[in-house]
Amino acid sequence: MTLLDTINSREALCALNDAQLRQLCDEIRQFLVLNVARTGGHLASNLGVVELSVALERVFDTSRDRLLFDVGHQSYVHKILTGRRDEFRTLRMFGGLAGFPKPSESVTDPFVAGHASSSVSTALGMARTRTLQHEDYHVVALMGDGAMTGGLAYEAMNDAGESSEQLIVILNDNGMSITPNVGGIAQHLALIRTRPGYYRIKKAYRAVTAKVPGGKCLYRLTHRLKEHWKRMLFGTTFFEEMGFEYYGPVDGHDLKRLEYMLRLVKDRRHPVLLHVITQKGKGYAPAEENPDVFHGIGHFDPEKGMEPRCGHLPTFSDTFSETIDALGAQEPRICAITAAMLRGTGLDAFAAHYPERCFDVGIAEGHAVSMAGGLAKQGMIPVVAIYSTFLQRAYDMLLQDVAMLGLHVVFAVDRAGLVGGDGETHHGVFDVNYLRSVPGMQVLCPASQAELGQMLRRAVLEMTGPVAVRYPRGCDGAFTGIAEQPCLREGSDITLVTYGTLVNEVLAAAKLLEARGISAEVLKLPSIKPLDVRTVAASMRKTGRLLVAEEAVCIGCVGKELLASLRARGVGGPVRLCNLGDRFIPHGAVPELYRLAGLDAKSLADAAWEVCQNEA
Ligand SMILES: Cc1ncc(C[n+]2csc(CCOP(=O)(O)OP(=O)(O)O)c2C)c(N)n1
Ligand SMILES: CC(=O)[C@@H](O)[C@H](O)COP(=O)(O)O
Ligand SMILES: [Mg+2]
Repeated sequence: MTLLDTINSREALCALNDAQLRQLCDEIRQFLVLNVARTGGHLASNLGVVELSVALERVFDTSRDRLLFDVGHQSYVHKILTGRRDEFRTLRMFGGLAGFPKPSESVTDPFVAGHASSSVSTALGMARTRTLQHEDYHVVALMGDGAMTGGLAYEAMNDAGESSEQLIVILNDNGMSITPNVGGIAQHLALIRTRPGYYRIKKAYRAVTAKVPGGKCLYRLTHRLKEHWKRMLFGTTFFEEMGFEYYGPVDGHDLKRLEYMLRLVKDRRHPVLLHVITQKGKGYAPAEENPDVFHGIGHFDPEKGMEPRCGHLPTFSDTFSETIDALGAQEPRICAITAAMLRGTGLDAFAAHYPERCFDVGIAEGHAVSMAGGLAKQGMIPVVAIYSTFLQRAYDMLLQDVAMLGLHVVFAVDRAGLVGGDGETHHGVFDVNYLRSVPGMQVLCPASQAELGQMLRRAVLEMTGPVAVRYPRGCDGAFTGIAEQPCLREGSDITLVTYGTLVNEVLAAAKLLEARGISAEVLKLPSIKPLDVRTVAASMRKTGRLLVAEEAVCIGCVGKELLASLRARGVGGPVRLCNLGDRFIPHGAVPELYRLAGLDAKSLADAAWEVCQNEA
């Protein structure tokens, strides 16, 4: 039995002495490594916040106080300490523990999270509610230095700093986003880190005034003067200029000091920012050495600290990486842009070869897209590589700063479709709707990596105006070729229409239908805007029945547009639209989620079979 096994309440955690707390932190680190090695997940960030999370749970009552994790990928220790330790076996699995905060799991998770830079906004909303309702709980936002590169954080701090609300922002500064943090704020933080005298002068002053008779009074009277000296000597931090009281920097692995500081800021009656310095990956050598690799990782060997190499098939992102790298050599006007996802998108190769043409803008998707507009207007060819889910942040910029001028910007929309373990905050299931709603946008949907390479080259070198190429997380399915024509399989009883890698399920469904005596024609659309309605209409005139399968929410889906266009052309007959409906899809392995949504081969075959029971 470990010490960790005995911590079943906040009272038990609060009763531990210093030595026991050190032991507990070691055990939590071992627990994290062993469990994430089995399930995969976000390891390095969690290893970095072990002491910080323990201190937070001791100083605050997270069942009553509101603790908001920014992004939320670093909430594992909080989950372990708030009654969910045993569920880590099921981390990120279908029906299991979520990898991000989830109010439905625990009262100690006050909000969902997954996208960066929103915690201070949410925290301020809660703090204002507390004031309006005359309550007295604490509100704490825990935000990383990477999340601090997102514009939303500044909007919130601008408002919060002036609000005079009691609000605590903890800045967990490890110098890292997924890769090393970028930009002016990263430099500002680095500067503060090298000037710890800033906090020391305050502490020394407090100690001296505490010793003299009437010291408390002296402290209060001379506080302003001291602040003035401090500013003269050390300058001010950005946070103070925004209206926050700044505390720090404090060593985030010194549990005693952390607790002391947390208790100090807990008593403040206005917005405060506590600057905590941590090491990403702390305590596990492979993660300390390669925090970016262990940021989000699949299952790995905890002894060797490596992911199994065998079975690592090339992914769509790998193909994007190779293709854009090769295009960079061919066309000097190509610029690549990432919003803090250099490795995930595969732009690292391009960045290594053409550093002057590759821009990591931080977690700033809106800025990335508007900047691409500027680049395109002045004659460059920007390729903006952003995950589908994060591009949601830049919808207005797509409209105003790219499409309205018809600018040639290529959007490499990675992680389109269901992504698996990250779950509802990360599935790329809205872009079919939002991209197609942008006037002038062309949307290509490769179904294999070979098609991705070909389409990307065409989008960059031959097409004009805004073009999105959307492709999924992971590898090819059975379909690996390049379709010269939309019709992949001829049939006479029903037309099955799809696009992207869902074609693999649809082709398998056609086979199942064949075994049941139904002849299905399979059409794969290379583009979902513009739509090739004529080909679908011709096929449906032949078969008389239609099923459209897509990995997208139902509002704004391709099936609905096809249906309307077919009806307008006078093409009728029984139709079934198979999609994700009007809901959020949970976390789990993609095949399980396909089954949940009725998009696996068997469910599709069943649906098509039902349609075929109707008269054409
Ligand atoms: C809007 C948005 N863009 C991109 C991401 C992908 N992302 C997740 S964590 C992360 C880095 C966050 O860095 P930081 O906040 O410093 O936390 P750390 O991992 O260092 O603990 C990024 C870029 C995201 N979650 N949300
Ligand atoms: C927390 C977060 O938003 C990212 O770390 C994300 O989980 C990365 O996803 P991939 O593993 O698909 O790159
Ligand atoms: Mg960080």
